Amino acid sequence: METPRERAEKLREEIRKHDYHYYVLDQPLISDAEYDRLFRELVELEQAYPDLVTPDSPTQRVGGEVLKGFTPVQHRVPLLSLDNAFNERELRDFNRRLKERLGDEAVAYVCELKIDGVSIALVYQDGVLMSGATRGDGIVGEDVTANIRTIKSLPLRLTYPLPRVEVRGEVYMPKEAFARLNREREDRGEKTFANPRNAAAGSIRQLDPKVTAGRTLGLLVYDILHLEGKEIDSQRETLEFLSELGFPVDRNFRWCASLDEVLEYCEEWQGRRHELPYEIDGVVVKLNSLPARQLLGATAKSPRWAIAYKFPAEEKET
Ligand SMILES: NC(=O)c1cnc(N)c2cc(Br)sc12
Repeated sequence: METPRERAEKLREEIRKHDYHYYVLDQPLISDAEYDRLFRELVELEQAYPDLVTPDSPTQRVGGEVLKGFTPVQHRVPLLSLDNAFNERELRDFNRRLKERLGDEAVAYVCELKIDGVSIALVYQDGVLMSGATRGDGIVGEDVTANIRTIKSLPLRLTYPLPRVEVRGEVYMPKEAFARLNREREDRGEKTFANPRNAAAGSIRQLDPKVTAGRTLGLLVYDILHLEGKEIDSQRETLEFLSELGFPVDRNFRWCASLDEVLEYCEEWQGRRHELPYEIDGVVVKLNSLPARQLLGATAKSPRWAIAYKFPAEEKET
């Protein structure tokens, strides 16, 4: 016979698995009714035995109190921004500069969609979420942990208890949720958001986590800022590992053997951006090899081993 603690742990594991399948893979394994029954059983068990509650329990996503302000957080690793390229010539210049510095070392890239959202840095200790902070000025951001916990695709516990890992991702508002939110605000005579990025920024900078919980936000993780307990050599490996850890990762990335393949990817997704449920404003082109990145380093503002190709602004529907 299971003890209440064993039952609670089993329910948490089960609910965590279903959250991953529903919110990250978009492939639910059970009906909403069956999920609600599991969730309700855990809530009732934790109410009956309050000392069973753990911070990573799925019942603990929406905090209680309303904050008075946001605590500043100093990032261990500065969150750099990216230089921009607006056309093929600027991408070719980037490629040439990089090859000149790396000599004849083979240069492969990984291209990833540039999500039009809000950058976030997440810290996990022994596999459990410790904090989430906005980019701020790149050195100091704002602690928005209580708000990002409400994002259902954000894991509160990773699949392995890594001693410490810090990752970077983008919080975004899906296009449909953005349109719905603005319709609701218009109906209430409230100011509407200009674009999904502003709506996402406004939603994670709420002082009341219940308001954030009421907004539909997504998360896509794309970089490891700090890692203990595992060696990784490339961006492709980074993205696969992030996915194994339970993070939502944009599967549209592509390893490119040459700049020509990078240009093909940029052209393809400039034409396909409307197919996506979230807004993108370009492509991030990254040197795949992590050791080679070390050789290149970064300027005060941005890495020498990556560049953002920005799509031309779309004509606004009149
Ligand atoms: N995949 C990526 O690296 C990525 C995606 N979306 C973004 N808005 C950004 C911003 C930086 Br800086 S990197 C990056």
